[in-house]
Order: sequence, then structure tokens, then C-alpha cells
Amino acid sequence: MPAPFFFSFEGPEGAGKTSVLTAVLPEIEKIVAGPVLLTREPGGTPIAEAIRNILKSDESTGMDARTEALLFAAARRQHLQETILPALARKQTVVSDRYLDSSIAYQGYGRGLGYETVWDINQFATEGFMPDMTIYLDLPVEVGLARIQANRQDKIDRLDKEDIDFHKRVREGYLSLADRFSDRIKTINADQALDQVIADVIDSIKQYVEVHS
Ligand SMILES: Nc1ncnc2c1ncn2[C@@H]1O[C@H](COP(=O)(O)OP(=O)(O)OP(=O)(O)O)[C@@H](O)[C@H]1O
Ligand SMILES: Cc1cn([C@H]2C[C@H](O)[C@@H](COP(=O)(O)O)O2)c(=O)[nH]c1=O
Repeated sequence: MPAPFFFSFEGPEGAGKTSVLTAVLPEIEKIVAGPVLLTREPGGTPIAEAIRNILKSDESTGMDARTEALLFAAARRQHLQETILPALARKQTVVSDRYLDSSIAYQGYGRGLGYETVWDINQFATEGFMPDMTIYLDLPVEVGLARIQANRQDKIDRLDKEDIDFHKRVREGYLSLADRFSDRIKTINADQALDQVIADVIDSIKQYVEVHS
């Protein structure tokens, strides 16, 4: 069995992470020939899920940007210590729906706190622990927002409701990260039929595992 891997999935709102993850998880289990733990950020432990509820709630409208960044980082710390690292120690591959890149994109670029500030607080939170490979689902923000407005009006949360310029800065942040960490981040065109997105993601993970086993 290959070494356990830590994969993260990233993307702006409506990129299709949930749809893709549901489809690719059984394929990843076959590729790594072992058990896979699917988890998410913010969340993945009771404490981090409680922080998630605060972060997503409309009652948190007006939350200070640094408070927001610190809460995401705190949830990440707990998730890493309680869920991710123990699973890897059990030789279980971990797939996380979002990780540190989300903080750089949303708080660093979206909120304008800047790359360095958000990177630094997350170094404290993670002690530098990063995914082996990150799948970034890229698409124009208008396409992603139209998808969620058409399909899940009821579940649109505080961050989804930010204005279009915020979401454009988030995408710019992701594109800049994909450029800076091109060895780790694999960009997938998410503005195509779901089956094609799924096939591209599976191919990328297969290639990565073949080379790194
Ligand atoms: N490639 C695609 N083409 C068209 N529609 C899609 C595609 N991928 C996902 N969708 C639809 O877009 C909506 C959002 O998808 P999904 O919930 O998987 O995205 P997400 O990235 O998890 O969103 P968020 O992070 O904002 O929760 C869903 O209704 C889904 O059916
Ligand atoms: C980890 C993380 C997440 N966010 C934002 C991105 C989304 O708007 C929500 C999470 O919702 P999802 O439906 O589970 O994708 O939180 C963020 O701003 N910063 C972060 O570090």
C-alpha cells in the first residue's frame, strides 16, 4: 500500500467541490489502495464545527476581518491535531474539502489582509503542515455564483453573500497561489461538464500517486 497522502480540494463558491468529491472518493480509495478519510474546513471535529457555525452564521455579519482569519486558523489547528494527523498516523489517506489555501484566498485576498499576514498566523496554527497535493477547481466567479443561486437558494451563507468584487479577489488569490505553488497545486478547469471535471481530477490524482509511491 502506498504511503498515506494528504489531499486538499479548493475553489471559489459553486466550483463543484462537493459534487466532485462525492464522485471521486471511491476512485481515490482504489488509487491509494487503502482507506480514505473525507473531512472539511472549517470543521472536521466538534470544536471546529462549532467555529464553522459561528463563521457561516448571518449573526456574524460585520465580523472583523482579523477575527475571521483567526477563527479559521483556530478551527484548522484543532482539525489538524484531532483529525488529520491521527488519520495519517493510522496510515489513512486524508482528503480535506478546503485547507490553508482557502484562508489565503478568502481572508488574504478577499478581505484584503494580504498574503503574508494570513500565511504567518497559519504557520502558527499548522506548524507548516501542508497537503501533499491540492486540487484547485477553477472557474469564473459569475459561473460559480450562478450555479449556487440556481440550485441552493436556501443555503446561501454569509460568505456566499459577499459582493462580486470580493469573489473576484478570492479567485485572483487562488490563481496566484496556483502559480506560486505550482508543484503542489493542480488546477482543473471546473467550467466544463461535471463528468469531465471528475475525469480530470481522477487523472491528476492517479498521476500524482504513481509518481510518489
Ligand atoms: N461541472 C458542473 N456543471 C454544472 N453544474 C455543476 C457542476 N459542478 C457542480 N454543479 C452544480 O453547482 C452547484 C454547486 O456545486 P457544489 O455544491 O458541488 O459546489 P461547491 O464547490 O461544493 O460549493 P460551495 O463550496 O460553495 O459549497 C450544485 O447544484 C451542483 O449540482
Ligand atoms: C477554510 C476556509 C473557508 N472559508 C470560506 C469559504 C466558504 O465560503 C466557507 C466554507 O463553506 P463550504 O461550503 O464548506 O465551502 O468558508 C474561508 O473564508 N476561509 C477559510 O480558511
